[in-house]
Amino acid sequence: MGKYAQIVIGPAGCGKSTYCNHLYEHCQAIKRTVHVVNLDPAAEAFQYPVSLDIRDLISLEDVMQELGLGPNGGLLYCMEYLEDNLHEWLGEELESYGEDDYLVFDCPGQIELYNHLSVFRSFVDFLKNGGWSICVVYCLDAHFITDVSKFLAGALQALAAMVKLELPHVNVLTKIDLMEDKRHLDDFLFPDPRQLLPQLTASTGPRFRQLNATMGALLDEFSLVSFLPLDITDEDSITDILGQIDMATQYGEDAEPRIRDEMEGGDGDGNGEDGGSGDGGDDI
Ligand SMILES: Nc1nc2c(ncn2[C@@H]2O[C@H](COP(=O)(O)OP(=O)(O)OP(=O)(O)O)[C@@H](O)[C@H]2O)c(=O)[nH]1
Ligand SMILES: [Mg+2]
Repeated sequence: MGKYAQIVIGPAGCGKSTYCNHLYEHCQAIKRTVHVVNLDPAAEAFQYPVSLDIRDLISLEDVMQELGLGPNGGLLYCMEYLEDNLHEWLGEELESYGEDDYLVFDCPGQIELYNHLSVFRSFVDFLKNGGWSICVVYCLDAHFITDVSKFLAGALQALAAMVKLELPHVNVLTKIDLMEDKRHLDDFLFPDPRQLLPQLTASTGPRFRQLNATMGALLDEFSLVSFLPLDITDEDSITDILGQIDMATQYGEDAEPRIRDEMEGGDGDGNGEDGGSGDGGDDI
């Protein structure tokens, strides 16, 4: 069927690991196998079983101790170390995953990793070259929509990651269960900058009117930034998010022909190693 991966990114504390755990539990409930990979060298506790862990390559604690770096410098060092070891370490680890495997990468929260540095671009290029179909899941905390200027900053960060990584992209607004007033939620899920701009100018003052209008036009022009809500108390919300991601990665698109092929006397062992060249189209 193919190799699929989600890369879960977003600002610190926005709920990336919680999303990964919620997705893992949802997939268990619907009997779909996913493996969650920890790519955060600073992570300490996990709610999900960790299938592969960057801390087996390098840990933030060791880097801080041995190189005398602070937490941010240490994290950047770890991620650049990962970039240097993509083939040797990650490539080797990924050899145990193959056709039909689905990986979810739980990433660190420093947004400069996605927007300024080359490590994530190298990482996604490495996966793409290895035949993985990838979707970026950009998480933003619902707290960002309490203030239009904060929201615009968050949306621009999401846009920057979209432009930098050039991958199918799903933006998720997390922690919806914590929102007391959801009346204006739709304004932010499908943001119309023309509607949000007057509120923005009211909060920043007239001096910034032109800047606000230009940023709004930028979002409008790309018309790519919309969000799916994640309410961890409502199972439908993770179902919808996974459905969108499946569409973005074309997950399972060739499943039906393959099943038909097996029924018509294919190798039928469920692994289909020799049929899995990925350049397919001639399965039936
Ligand atoms: N109620 C609620 N709490 C959440 C949700 N998502 C995250 N949290 C809480 O927010 C805090 C941060 O969540 P994490 O999932 O660790 O966030 P993260 O993005 O992985 O954080 P970093 O990896 O440190 O960048 C934790 O205390 C979570 O329990 C959510 O959807 N609802
Ligand atoms: Mg985390």
